[in-house]
Amino acid sequence: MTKITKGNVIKNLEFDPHALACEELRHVYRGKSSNQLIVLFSGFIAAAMLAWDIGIVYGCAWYAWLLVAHAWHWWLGRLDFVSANISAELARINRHVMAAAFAGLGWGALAIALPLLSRPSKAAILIIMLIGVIVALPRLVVFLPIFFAFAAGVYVPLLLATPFLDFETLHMVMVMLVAVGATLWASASEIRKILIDVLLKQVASEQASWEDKLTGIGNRRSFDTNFANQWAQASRAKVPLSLMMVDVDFFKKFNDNYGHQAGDECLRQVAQALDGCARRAGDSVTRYGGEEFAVVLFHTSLNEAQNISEKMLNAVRKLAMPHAQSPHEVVTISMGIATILPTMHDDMQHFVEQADKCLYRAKENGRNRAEWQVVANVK
Ligand SMILES: Nc1nc2c(ncn2[C@@H]2O[C@H](COP(=O)(O)OP(=O)(O)OP(=O)(O)O)[C@@H](O)[C@H]2O)c(=O)[nH]1
Repeated sequence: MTKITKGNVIKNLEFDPHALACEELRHVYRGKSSNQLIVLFSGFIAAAMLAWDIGIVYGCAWYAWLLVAHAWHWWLGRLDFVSANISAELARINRHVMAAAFAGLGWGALAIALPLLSRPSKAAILIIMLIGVIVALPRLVVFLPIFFAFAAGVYVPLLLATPFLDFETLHMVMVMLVAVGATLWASASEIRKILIDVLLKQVASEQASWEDKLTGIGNRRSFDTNFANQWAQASRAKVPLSLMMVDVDFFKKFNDNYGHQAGDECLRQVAQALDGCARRAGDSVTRYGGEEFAVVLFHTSLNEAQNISEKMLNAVRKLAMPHAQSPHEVVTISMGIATILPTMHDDMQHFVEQADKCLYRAKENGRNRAEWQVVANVK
């Protein structure tokens, strides 16, 4: 049953959000040399203002600090996320957090110089601080400890400097803080969208690997996993398990006569018809291969399985797909049913072979029918 198969897909999904975040970070850090140029250029302007208003030594010292802190920060940013295993690299992450704090402090230190600067320099430096933070936010917000370290580096000196600022500068700082807040909000929601997008893509590709593309029901991989699970559960609960092997009759002739496209459409319709007859929780209809399907029925006796097989035979006949090369004149199926009260010592493969043998008997006995067998326990 499609529903159950999807349930298994979600259950079997091995998704590691941490690895995903790392992958995102690598993506964000990759090819962002424009950010580095912005920091270099805006840092240079700010250094020139400091040099002009306070002295060349201060300007150069500040610029050197900014460059060293950012170089360290970028270097670690590239190294840390080469491996997706963040938890194994805690020490390196701590270094990265420190580097982010130093890079942030580079900008925050400008706030300490604000009371000593002329009005145009103040305005320019606040704008530059704003640009620096805006450029850094989208990258840093992905990984919160790094973001907080950077933000603390910028804002703690700014807050400490506020008692020494005049009214006009305070206003400018307020405007800058509002702009930074808005940017933070916008970039956080943008990154959330990116993360959700990556997550959905991963879920879709994982699901695709369990689904048969042509018919939309579970594929052979899904059958193998689901059958082993149902077998284990039935043996633990000591309840019967039935397996049906289903094959479309004279399908080669159908293909030859009506073409491969019509053959595909026929398989789709048969799959949906079978799926519609096995809707109990624990039922699963999968494509076993080619024009063969497998139906696993949990906690289902032979009697119940026979009833379901009758419904399936009818449902496929009712599709009324013309088949000129069949004695039944429409597309029909043959079914082999095996039922067992399984134990963990039984041979699952032997059980599948018994269902297959029943299917061949159904073919030999005229097709468009089901044959069955209760399988004794085989150690
Ligand atoms: N259109 C289509 N044909 C497929 C697909 N998978 C397998 N087939 C065809 O299914 C046919 C199976 O033929 P056979 O195994 O000889 O069985 P049959 O003709 O159904 O004969 P019986 O089983 O004895 O009734 C082959 O011609 C395959 O090419 C598919 O995905 N699409």
